[in-house]
Amino acid sequence: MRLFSSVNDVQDVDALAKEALALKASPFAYQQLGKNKTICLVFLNPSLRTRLSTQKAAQNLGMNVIVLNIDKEGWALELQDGAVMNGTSVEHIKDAAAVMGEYADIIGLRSFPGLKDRDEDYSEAIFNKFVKYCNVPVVSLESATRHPLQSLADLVTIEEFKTKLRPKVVLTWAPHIKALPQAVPNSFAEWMCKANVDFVITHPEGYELNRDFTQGATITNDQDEALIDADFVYVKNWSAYELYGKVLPGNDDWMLTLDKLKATNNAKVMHCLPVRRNVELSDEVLDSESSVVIHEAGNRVWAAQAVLKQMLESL
Ligand SMILES: NCCC[C@H](NC(=O)CCC(=O)O)C(=O)O
Ligand SMILES: NC(=O)OP(=O)(O)O
Repeated sequence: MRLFSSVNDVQDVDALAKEALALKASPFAYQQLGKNKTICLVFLNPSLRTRLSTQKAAQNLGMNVIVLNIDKEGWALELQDGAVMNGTSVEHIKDAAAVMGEYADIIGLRSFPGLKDRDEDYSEAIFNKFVKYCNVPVVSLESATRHPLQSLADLVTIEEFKTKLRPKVVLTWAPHIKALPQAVPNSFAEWMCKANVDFVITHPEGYELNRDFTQGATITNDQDEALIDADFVYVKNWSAYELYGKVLPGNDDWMLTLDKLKATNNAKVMHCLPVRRNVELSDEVLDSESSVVIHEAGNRVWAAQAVLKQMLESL
């Protein structure tokens, strides 16, 4: 694998999830594979889980790891081709990416959307420029429109907790105080549409996701109905796609509570984290037996390790 930016870069999704679980059982089985290889993790935005789990995954495979918070510690990047750089930007992304490729065998990149210009965000301009110029395999650490390492960890978590061959998985919108990207729900939807699950998305009117990511999902504005007999409830806020990047008024009653969970089939509750407690999800749910969010975050290591292993094997 030379690129991991979406589910479409994966040949066999089930096999990759199984690989992650095998690595969870034997974390150090491939310590020689990454020996003398370097991964450079480049962040344009904050991170806790992605940074630490990918670093740990790489170290489990014997790799050296360099982390660069380029937004804070690098030169101000110019993103426009042909720019006359007589303003505040100091280094063009094409030069920065090419140089980092000289130091790394694999690069990981986090680049959030601006949430101002939909076409620009959905063209993945920053991520794709990086891929084009760095000349080494690239793994997405969450781009403008997708978060595939998160989605793989989510799939692995569902595999571990499911009690039937084809569980019902519900993605529910949750309230938030600010505009968040669609990357996590887009990506989760795209992966679930390829998995052996009964997949339902529920959100208030106006929060429809880009249809490219939701082919095959059942979509409803009725949260109560969606939750009936759910085996997994995946909670996430996102800003509007149509009225791009907007937070629409109302909908505070979409926060998941223990009372709403009563309609489910004793569902496990998932969230990618970080979570705004008592805004997106109540304390009573997060601190209950139903919540698997910490276990899910733990699985980020095995998801990253499975992807890095396949990348190392293709070097
Ligand atoms: N990487 C996991 C999620 C990252 C991001 N959340 C955030 O930016 C939360 C910010 C806040 O709560 O202020 C998102 O939803 O895409
Ligand atoms: N879930 C997730 O990606 O967390 P971080 O943003 O902390 O990496």
